[in-house]
Amino acid sequence: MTHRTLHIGTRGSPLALWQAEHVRDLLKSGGFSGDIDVDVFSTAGDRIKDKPLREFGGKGLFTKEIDDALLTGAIDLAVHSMKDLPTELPAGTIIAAIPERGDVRDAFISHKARTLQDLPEGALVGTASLRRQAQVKRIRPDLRVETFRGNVQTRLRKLEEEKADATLLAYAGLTRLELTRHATAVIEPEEMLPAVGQGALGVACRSEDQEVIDWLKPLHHRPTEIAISCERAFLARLDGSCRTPIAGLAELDGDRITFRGMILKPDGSEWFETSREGEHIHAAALGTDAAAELLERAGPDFLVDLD
Ligand SMILES: NCc1[nH]cc(CCC(=O)O)c1CC(=O)O
Repeated sequence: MTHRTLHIGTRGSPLALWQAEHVRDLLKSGGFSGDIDVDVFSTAGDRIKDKPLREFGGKGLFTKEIDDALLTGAIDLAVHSMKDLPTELPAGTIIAAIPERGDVRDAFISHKARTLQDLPEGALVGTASLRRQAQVKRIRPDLRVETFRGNVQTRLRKLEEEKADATLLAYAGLTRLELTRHATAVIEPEEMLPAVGQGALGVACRSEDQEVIDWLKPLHHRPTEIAISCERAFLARLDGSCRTPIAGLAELDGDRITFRGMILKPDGSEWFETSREGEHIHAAALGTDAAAELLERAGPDFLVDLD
């Protein structure tokens, strides 16, 4: 029916490529019969290798080049990890599909201990995520944390090279890369709350590209969208920069949604958490309301003081 060739833009990491190819395969099984190309982009975030990314402060450090290509028409679709996506999307683009979410949990990976609790006193945990650093310190204040960057494979290699005693990675990423054998333990959300959007993908396209929007419809998973809308409303209300440890998870059970959200000091010495339960139609309002409560309880300086 269509002879249009679709171009999917993605970053070049093995995980990003897997995700783009996954969306390509979903489009094909959804009935798209034209050609689909996967085009790889290097983003500013990919080029900065030696410094903690938060020093650059910019939201969308991993998405700008791809957003621009989408807007100029060089590509038609962009596949993002939902958790890396800023709450405000570039004008002229929309997330037209959110496929079914994968595992939301973090994995604990270590050659020295079987769980976070089992790590010897003072052990070093390497992770680039402020959220994971803060929660590690919350659970085990004696542990040391250090920034650990690079893609999933790089981090596993750094662990082999004993650059740290343990690391944490999203179980969804390990699953996609067929690396779950490296997971020493899976951490339940009750113990370590995942990042907003963890395990979910967002497929972006131009807002006016109705043809692509229609092709994306079969990929969309409404229950995932509802959970994500709650979590991202929470994030948006907190207006958190990437300097702020924020965690949040919404889960759907029929028409009911339950949400848990948390903000922490980077050193894990202080945190505020709350939960909400309600009808799925109120998903976004529950997230916003939970954030407002945390901001109120934490006080105006809690988030700004983190810089
Ligand atoms: N920030 C990097 C990133 N973005 C998405 C994933 C994995 C997949 C996901 O969490 O959705 C990862 C790697 C990780 O956190 O271990």
